[in-house]
Amino acid sequence: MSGEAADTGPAVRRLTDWSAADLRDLAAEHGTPLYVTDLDRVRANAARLRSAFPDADVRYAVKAHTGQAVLEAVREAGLGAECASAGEVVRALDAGFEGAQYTAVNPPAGDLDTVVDRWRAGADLTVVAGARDTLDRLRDRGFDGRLAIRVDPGVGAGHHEKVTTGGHAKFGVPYDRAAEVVGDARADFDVVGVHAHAGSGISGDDLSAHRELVARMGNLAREVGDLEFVDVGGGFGVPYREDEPPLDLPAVADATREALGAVDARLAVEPGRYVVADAGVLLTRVNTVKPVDDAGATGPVPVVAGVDAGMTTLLRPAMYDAYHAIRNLTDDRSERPVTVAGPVCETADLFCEARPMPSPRRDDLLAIGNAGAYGYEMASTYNTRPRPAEVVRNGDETRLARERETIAGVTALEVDR
Ligand SMILES: Cc1ncc(COP(=O)(O)O)c(C=O)c1O
Ligand SMILES: N[C@@H](CCCC[NH3+])C(=O)O
Repeated sequence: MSGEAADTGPAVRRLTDWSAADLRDLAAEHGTPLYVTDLDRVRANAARLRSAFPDADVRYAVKAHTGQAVLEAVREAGLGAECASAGEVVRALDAGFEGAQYTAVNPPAGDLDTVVDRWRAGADLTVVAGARDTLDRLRDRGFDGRLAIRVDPGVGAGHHEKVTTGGHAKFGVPYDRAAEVVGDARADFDVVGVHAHAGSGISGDDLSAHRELVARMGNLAREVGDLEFVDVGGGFGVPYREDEPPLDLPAVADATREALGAVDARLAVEPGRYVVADAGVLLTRVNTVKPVDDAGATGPVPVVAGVDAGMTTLLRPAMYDAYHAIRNLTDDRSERPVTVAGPVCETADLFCEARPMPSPRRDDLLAIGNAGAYGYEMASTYNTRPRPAEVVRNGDETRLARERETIAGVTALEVDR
């Protein structure tokens, strides 16, 4: 990181802050659906985290957006890398991180093999294990390096039950047994930390679960002693609704430090969404407009606007009923209730239902906000629908970062063809 004070930018970037003319140009040049990622905003978000947590290790949760340009920007901004798979570890090392944290959840054998190989080759890797079983498998591979124990803190949080991890037996060793597991692991590994994660999308309105988790981890760290770090996870939320206030990050940081108490170890946090969510938009074009048969309606007739992006492009609305702001970039027209629907043959393939917005017409361009986190990453090829392209903006420059997938690309792995 450079010695100059980094630009931390405003606490929130709304969909209306993006230039409609720029986005229209990008869609005309690259087609739709198209992800647009702004590296300046990634840097500003990273800088805001650094300034709120000046004494902590801030490790970017790579899963939120794994693009090489994003990883390089995050590294240059002074954040570390937290990885959920061997593939993410490889991406992080390729992007120039000297080391990374691998948070192993029921790790497939191939993941452990790759991570241990990279460690043997000199990468500065820390493995976070959430089961005694994982420790056995690491021993079998001759790993005796840096290790942290993931703990189920017994409290969870998040924007949806499907992203609440704390309190779920899938993740970590039970809190009551954590000290014993740390003690046993010390015989064979360099135990450097303890780790817990409550869930994703923690709101500033209720930090009680976050505080409770941090307090428990502080107690654990004091009990086991001799640690380098106490990692209290990520999960910092961003405002998805237009009128939702941004998270008061300094207040979250204060609450975190206060709940942790005095520990002889560094605090670590691992945010993903906060770094990239509002740095990305998804552009999609309207291809079909049809009225909803609503004979009883007194106001403007609601319509369905069919678009070329779908749940295969941005899964969050279908999977979590997640709200994303949507803006018609083409024109100002009077409003009516609009259901924005994708091309996939699933009823869940909707971006919103009966939301008031300017009356759409065929070929209108829509922008979907906060698409930078868990957007491209969760895209699929269901319905043999190729994944979208992505461009990144860096200052005034824009370049293609991910090519649009083709049908031939989707079928290429099929051996019978
Ligand atoms: C272990 C772990 N760390 C960090 C994160 C990042 O979460 P978020 O993107 O909400 O900050 C996740 C995802 O929920 C996670 O599972
Ligand atoms: N994919 C989730 C968050 C990450 C969960 C990972 N533990 C979302 O889009 O909200």
